Amino acid sequence: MLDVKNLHAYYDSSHILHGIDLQIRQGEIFCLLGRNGVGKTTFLKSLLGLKVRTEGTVQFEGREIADLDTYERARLGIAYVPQGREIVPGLSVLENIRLGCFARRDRKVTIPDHIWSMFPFLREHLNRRGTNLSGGQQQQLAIARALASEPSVVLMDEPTEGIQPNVVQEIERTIVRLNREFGLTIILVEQKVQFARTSCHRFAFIEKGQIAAAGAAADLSDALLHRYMAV
Ligand SMILES: Nc1ncnc2c1ncn2[C@@H]1O[C@H](COP(=O)(O)OP(=O)(O)OP(=O)(O)O)[C@@H](O)[C@H]1O
Repeated sequence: MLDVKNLHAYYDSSHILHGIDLQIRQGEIFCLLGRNGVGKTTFLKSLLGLKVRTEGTVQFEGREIADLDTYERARLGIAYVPQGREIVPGLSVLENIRLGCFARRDRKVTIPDHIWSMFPFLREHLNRRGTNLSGGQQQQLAIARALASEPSVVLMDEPTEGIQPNVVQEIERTIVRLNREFGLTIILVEQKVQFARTSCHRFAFIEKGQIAAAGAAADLSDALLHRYMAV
């Protein structure tokens, strides 16, 4: 589905990613792991064409997208749940979800029904300001906004970071459900090792802007975690 070859990424003169090669398969949860500051978010932003200069090739469903604008990539079916959620202040729950609709390929502003069945709480609070929700509810909103574009792949950056422990499992179950029930491909930047182990199909560790190790979920050993995450 996504085929990344020799990807380099830069913020001005800072060279952050150094030749990443990675293939993401349709229908999988692919987990990106690594210590703080190694370039995981930058990798996601490179796939989105967001605020980072890149070299190399990024093919999505057979089409080269590295030169496309972010909105064009969104319309092809790539959605983003950013770190920190980035709920738009001043907009209601409904308006925040509708923002996702603008990235739809068919341009319809209809919110898909499965969003309401996944997130009944949001349906009951459509007119509340998004930023007045709790952290966990905002995370549901950020996921709902991404789903509103009817994407084929969703990039999620530490979706349970900063969320109350009792809500973390609910968000984790939602992510797994989106993949197992709805067949959504998910690229997940994750620091919670246990969730990475139980949810992902394949993984890669990034270290100093390069892929240091990669494999199937069963290969996610304590030795690798110790080496590349110091747990
Ligand atoms: N907008 C920016 N301008 C300049 N440097 C940046 C910018 N964003 C990130 N960086 C730098 O790029 C490097 C990689 O950052 P990135 O956020 O991709 O890492 P990460 O692995 O996602 O870390 P974290 O787990 O802390 O989110 C870091 O050294 C960071 O300071």
